[in-house]
Amino acid sequence: MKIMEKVLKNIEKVDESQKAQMQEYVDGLLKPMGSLGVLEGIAVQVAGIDPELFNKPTKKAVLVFAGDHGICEEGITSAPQPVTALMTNFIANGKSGVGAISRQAGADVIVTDVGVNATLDNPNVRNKKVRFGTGNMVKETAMTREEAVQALEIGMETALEMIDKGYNVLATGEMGIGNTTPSSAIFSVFGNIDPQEVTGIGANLSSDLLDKKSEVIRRAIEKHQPDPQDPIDVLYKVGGLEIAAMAGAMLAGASKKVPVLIDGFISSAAAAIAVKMDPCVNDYLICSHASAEKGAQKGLELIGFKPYLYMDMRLGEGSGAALAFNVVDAAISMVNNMGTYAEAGIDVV
Ligand SMILES: Cc1cc2ncn([C@H]3O[C@H](COP(=O)(O)O)[C@@H](O)[C@H]3O)c2cc1C
Ligand SMILES: O=C(O)c1cccnc1
Repeated sequence: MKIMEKVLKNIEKVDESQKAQMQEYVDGLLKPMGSLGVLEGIAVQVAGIDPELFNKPTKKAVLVFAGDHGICEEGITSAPQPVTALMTNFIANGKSGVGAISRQAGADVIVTDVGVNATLDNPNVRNKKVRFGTGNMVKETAMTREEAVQALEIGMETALEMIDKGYNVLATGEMGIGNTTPSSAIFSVFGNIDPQEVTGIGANLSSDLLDKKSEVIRRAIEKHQPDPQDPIDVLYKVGGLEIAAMAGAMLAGASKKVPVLIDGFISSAAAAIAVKMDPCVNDYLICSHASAEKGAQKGLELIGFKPYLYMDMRLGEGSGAALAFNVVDAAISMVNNMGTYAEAGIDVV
């Protein structure tokens, strides 16, 4: 609990005066005002987070958290549960989607087991297992409140350690067969909307099982009555261990004034938890892409985000966030490498 208290205490609002200064500078760059669109907005956001980011190279990492889900026994996934362990090893060994995209973006991938239902004997996987998978949320809470706090703190510790090591732009990613189900549950609770509105096929669930998937979520919510005013209540009753850890990493990033890129649907559910725990976190999060998962757009709207990249991606793992590292680097390069109207001796167009 100590880490969480400290992290929450250190989260401050971003610096609006730095943002205003950067907006003015960007408007004076040699281009029609506003013509670099979203890049300009990202530069302004980054300036509000930490203007120092323009003065040194970015050091980027995707923090991938892995965990299993008891809800899989209801038959609402296409892949069997052991794929979590298998894929966690593949991600840690650099052989996954997020690995390929991170390599291109010059980012490292740090893999942490917070709840895989197997013992992973892999030196590339950090072992921080809270328990061997969550409970089946239609029968019991996914975890205890204490376990949710523990997983949140593991995410915080991981992010803090990486920031200490010099990483200054982070992203969250995950691996956990079944984790689109708790993600939909989280959005359904926060949005007070029927699960069906935010439930999709995940990793290619056959569409004739979609109704079953939303029904399972409906039953879990009815049974546990998560309190939307208490994000940890939502997290422990219908969430996931890797979702908790990602939320923790986002909170810790904000506490250290480090931007954190949100990936797809599952990362967004973690962002919802983080933002509900402290709304100031919102300004430290950069929403990377619009996942093709049903409910992704709606989920982001619920927490006030608009995605930048439309790539029809729906892999998770942190893959979309890794791709968006390039966008953040481009925004910084725009500020550092473009000439200005003042230099050219002409008026702003
Ligand atoms: C081979 C494979 C690799 C993956 N990498 C990410 N996911 C993605 O799919 C899972 C969520 O979908 P659902 O809730 O339908 O199980 C998560 O592990 C997510 O990261 C994968 C899924 C599979 C099958
Ligand atoms: O958007 C995602 O992160 C996603 C969507 C479906 C399955 N796995 C991940």
